[in-house]
Amino acid sequence: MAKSQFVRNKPHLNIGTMGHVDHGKTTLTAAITKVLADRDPAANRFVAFEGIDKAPEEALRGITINISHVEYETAGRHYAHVDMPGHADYVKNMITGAAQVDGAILVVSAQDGAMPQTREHVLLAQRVGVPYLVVALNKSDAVEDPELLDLVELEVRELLGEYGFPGDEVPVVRVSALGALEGEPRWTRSVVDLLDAVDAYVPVPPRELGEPFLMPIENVLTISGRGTVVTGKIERGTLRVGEPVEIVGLGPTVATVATGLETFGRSLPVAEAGDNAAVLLRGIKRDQVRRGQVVALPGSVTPHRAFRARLYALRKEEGGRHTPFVANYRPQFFFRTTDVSGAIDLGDRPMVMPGDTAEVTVYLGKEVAMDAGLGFAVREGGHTVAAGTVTELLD
Ligand SMILES: Nc1nc2c(ncn2[C@@H]2O[C@H](COP(=O)(O)OP(=O)(O)OP(=O)(O)O)[C@@H](O)[C@H]2O)c(=O)[nH]1
Ligand SMILES: [Mg+2]
Repeated sequence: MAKSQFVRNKPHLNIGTMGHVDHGKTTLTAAITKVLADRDPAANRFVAFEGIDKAPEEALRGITINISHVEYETAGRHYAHVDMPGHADYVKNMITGAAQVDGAILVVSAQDGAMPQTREHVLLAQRVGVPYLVVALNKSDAVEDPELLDLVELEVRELLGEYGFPGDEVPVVRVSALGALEGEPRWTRSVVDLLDAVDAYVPVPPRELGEPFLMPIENVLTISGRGTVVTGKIERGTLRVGEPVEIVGLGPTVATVATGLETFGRSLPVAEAGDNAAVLLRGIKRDQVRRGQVVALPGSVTPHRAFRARLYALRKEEGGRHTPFVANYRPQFFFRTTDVSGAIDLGDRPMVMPGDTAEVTVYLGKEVAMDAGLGFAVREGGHTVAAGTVTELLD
């Protein structure tokens, strides 16, 4: 069956919804697709609430991307949108920068105001470097008193300011996702206003198109009759159908050729940095590739086990450790879409205190594709305790 081709006629951005449980992230995601599909059915498809949070097996339509994404287009842009905090993998990817969004919609229920997870997500957004937030003050239909809405808005702006976002400047739009989903004109307009705010406030980020191609693998799928497909977000460079690639990390490097490219179930002649892509690999068996490896231009990146790094140990208030770590500390290291265990050699230093920056040597249990400059997170018992940057490759 011939696939339709993806038409790249607008800039592509990656965004998502974040916020406290039950504040309406999924309902808003569905409402956005509905409002846009009603306005421009040629470019948009309504994705109902039930269609957003499905298990991968249920949602695969040919070779397509990670199911937690929906896509839509405004007049000037194409968006991939992910309903974020529900997906543990996604949060991990965010921590290591692999799934970096260009902006996020912070959903806050006007009924409840900012709640603990609202704060947690603003902190996470700040820590992983989400550059722009737009606030959807949701469930505005359920609040009669406009002064109450003003109060919640003020509270959210203050919270944003506490975590280094420009609280006075961030657009806060009063919406009702449920009202828009039910087609009430007033609330349909509110969602249009929200999208206008995202279009205007979140700039198109610069993409590293001139760099050698690299895509961290998020998922591996088998498409019967076609072969093995890997999916992920392209970190840098471009890839054309027919070009050679290497699969690097977690084992011996494997050479192959990209024989097919897709985004959102449509074929792509050339995929580029920022795209969510699916790459069909020639002659590769499913067990030869896995999440955590990267697909890259041959020779452009190599796997390493030992490296020098600059580490920042998070303070207790930032969610880090309460106590220093000492020689032979063995946490988990998160790179792009993978995590591996390893040991930190402190050299002459007796310890690293929370809040300290230290130059250390790291020995990983497995080889990971890396270059100097790559960022990583250090985690222990489900908490991020340090953020690091590779400064020198040692083997
Ligand atoms: N009155 C009103 N209710 C809403 C609105 N948006 C969502 N809800 C209701 O709030 C509840 C939670 O909505 P969800 O969209 O599932 O919230 P969520 O943030 O995705 O929740 P989690 O994924 O569990 O964190 C549902 O019962 C929705 O119908 C709204 O604009 N107005
Ligand atoms: Mg949800």
